[in-house]
Amino acid sequence: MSVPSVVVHRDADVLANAVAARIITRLVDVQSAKGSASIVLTGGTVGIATLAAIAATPARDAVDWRRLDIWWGDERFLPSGDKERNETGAREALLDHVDVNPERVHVMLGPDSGLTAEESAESYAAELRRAARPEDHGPVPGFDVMLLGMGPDSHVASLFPGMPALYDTRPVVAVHGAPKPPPTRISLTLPAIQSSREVWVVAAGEEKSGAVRLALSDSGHVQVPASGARGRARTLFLLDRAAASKIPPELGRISSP
Ligand SMILES: O=C1O[C@H](COP(=O)(O)O)[C@@H](O)[C@H](O)[C@H]1O
Repeated sequence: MSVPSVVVHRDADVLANAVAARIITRLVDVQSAKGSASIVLTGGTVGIATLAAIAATPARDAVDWRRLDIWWGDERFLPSGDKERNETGAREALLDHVDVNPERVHVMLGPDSGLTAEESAESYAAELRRAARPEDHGPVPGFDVMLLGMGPDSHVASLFPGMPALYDTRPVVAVHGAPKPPPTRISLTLPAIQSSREVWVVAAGEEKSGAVRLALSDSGHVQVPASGARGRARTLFLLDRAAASKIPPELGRISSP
């Protein structure tokens, strides 16, 4: 697993625009090298603001959206179209505005599918398994980039501190009793997150600063789930100044004045 690098931007707005630019560059680079690319989306404030920033820039047209597989790191177990679903946020902010291939948009199913949360998690795991290639050496594709928001409690995806999902070795699990509503969710687990080539944790705001400091330390993954958010080739913590305010100065690289 890779050692995290930290990049600090002036504020949440600059952060969202900078992450948007990074995503476009990464997808264009991967598509020119391999033909198609994959991305894992997140919900949350900076995650959705980043998608809106991609939609707002003409540079988005450099990406071949039809040759992109779109996955989610977690989903709130709510019916399709519910405003609180991460999928709904992503569609409104970006996916409805670009020419994606609907067959390559891999949503986590909600209760309106007739599945239980457990069955939905199993169905997503099966979809991941079908997409994995021999070179991935496991049941999950080596995603080109995984975007993860982080909560003030250091949760990533729907992996909340101390919850059983953090001990699970399956790639996708149902989460019950999440401390942040809604209580029922579907989430990739840490082994699935760690099979990603690149993991980018995005966070803004002073209330995230303690969690950021712990996520960059040797804290245990069960107490601090974000400390397990690491990519195989690269891990980035993309932060605004407020979220970076508690990390040792030598770790932070300011990239916007
Ligand atoms: O509930 C969730 O929260 C996190 C972080 O959200 P934020 O609003 O504090 O940025 C998000 O990453 C996750 O995907 C989502 O389901």
